[in-house]
Amino acid sequence: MTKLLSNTAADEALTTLSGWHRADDTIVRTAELSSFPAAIEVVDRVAELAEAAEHHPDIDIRWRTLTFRLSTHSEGGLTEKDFALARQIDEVLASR
Ligand SMILES: C[C@H](O)[C@H](O)[C@H]1CNC2=NC(N)=NC(=O)C2=N1
Repeated sequence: MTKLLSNTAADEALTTLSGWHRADDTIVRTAELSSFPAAIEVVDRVAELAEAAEHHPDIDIRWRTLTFRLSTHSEGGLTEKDFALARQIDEVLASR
């Protein structure tokens, strides 16, 4: 079981990520890719990572701009699982 992070712990964890901000009980990152196919490749890679982690982001696709939103639905807020997947999403985006 993954426990909810305190406000302070979530703020600290956020400093280890690139380009994420907190919005309500979620963390959000937007990224613009070079093209629509490039954005879909990122979504495909993130889908693999999400399946492996059994933890799934909400993903908004608008042409070549992606918005990822993470929270742990079962806990009703942010847990280490969200930050672990956010770190992996950062790695995928940094490799482009
Ligand atoms: C059984 C399975 O692990 C759960 O339903 C997972 C699936 N993916 C999930 N993803 C997210 N973001 N939050 C969850 O609570 C969640 N629960």
